[in-house]
Amino acid sequence: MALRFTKMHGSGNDFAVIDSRDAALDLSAATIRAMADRHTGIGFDQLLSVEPARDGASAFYYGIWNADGSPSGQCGNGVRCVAAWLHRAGALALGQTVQIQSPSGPVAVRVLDAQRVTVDMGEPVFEPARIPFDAGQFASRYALDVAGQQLEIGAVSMGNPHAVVVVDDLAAAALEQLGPAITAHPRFAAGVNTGFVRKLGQGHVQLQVHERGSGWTLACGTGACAAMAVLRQRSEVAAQVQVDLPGGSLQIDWNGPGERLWMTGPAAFVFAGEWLDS
Ligand SMILES: N[C@@H](CCC[C@H](N)C(=O)O)C(=O)O
Repeated sequence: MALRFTKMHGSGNDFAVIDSRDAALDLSAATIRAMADRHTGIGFDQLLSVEPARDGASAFYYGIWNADGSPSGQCGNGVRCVAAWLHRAGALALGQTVQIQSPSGPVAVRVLDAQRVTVDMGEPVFEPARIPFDAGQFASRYALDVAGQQLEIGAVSMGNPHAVVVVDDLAAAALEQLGPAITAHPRFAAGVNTGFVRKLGQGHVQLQVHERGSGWTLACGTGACAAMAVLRQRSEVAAQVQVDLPGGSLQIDWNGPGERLWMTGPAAFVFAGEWLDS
């Protein structure tokens, strides 16, 4: 079987995008892991499919799978790439706002120019049971016992689960271990994407994310949204924040609880190819 794909990235978070507009994509987790391998496969953090919408209201549906073959409900950098891919395919005009459907529900996308996309990511969800996070009721800060120490975290869903930890030093050696330990913490029944955020000012933060199913990434779009949601909910940042990740910067706009959150950032094409399943 030959499967055509387009390699893309958003701030270094990389993807293989598969045109599945004729039928839903159905690949085994083992095949996705083989495709994701950076030595013997295509190499990517996530696989994305572009499929017919399933809700009767959206223009398209996109599927998301991590490098370990596990599915996810949302991917911020991925949705920008899907929108840019649709624009290149002639299915989405510049400046046009279109609703597309993710596994966790619809989002609205607008391609600003050939390389920049803005997305209405919806309202952040803080209710622990909906993250899911074993915490009883909502709090701005939770104590989490991890690797022999007690950490203060924020928790939120952006269609996928996120833990956010405020740190002074993103280069601290301890983060290397803490990332995977929080991601696999038993209080997050479905696992969690873990963001370490350093505040540089009211409108500027630095972020590093250890992703569920893909490990450390150069960027995580929903991670940037989650960092904004947690910090703004605590009134610690302004309504517009620049989030610097190792692979690039994203702009996140959120007025606060009850409002929708917007993410703006790049989407880049790298190459196209065929996966030859042997
Ligand atoms: N890279 C993504 C998030 C991808 C999914 C995540 N690893 C999960 O399992 O929820 C982004 O840009 O948001």
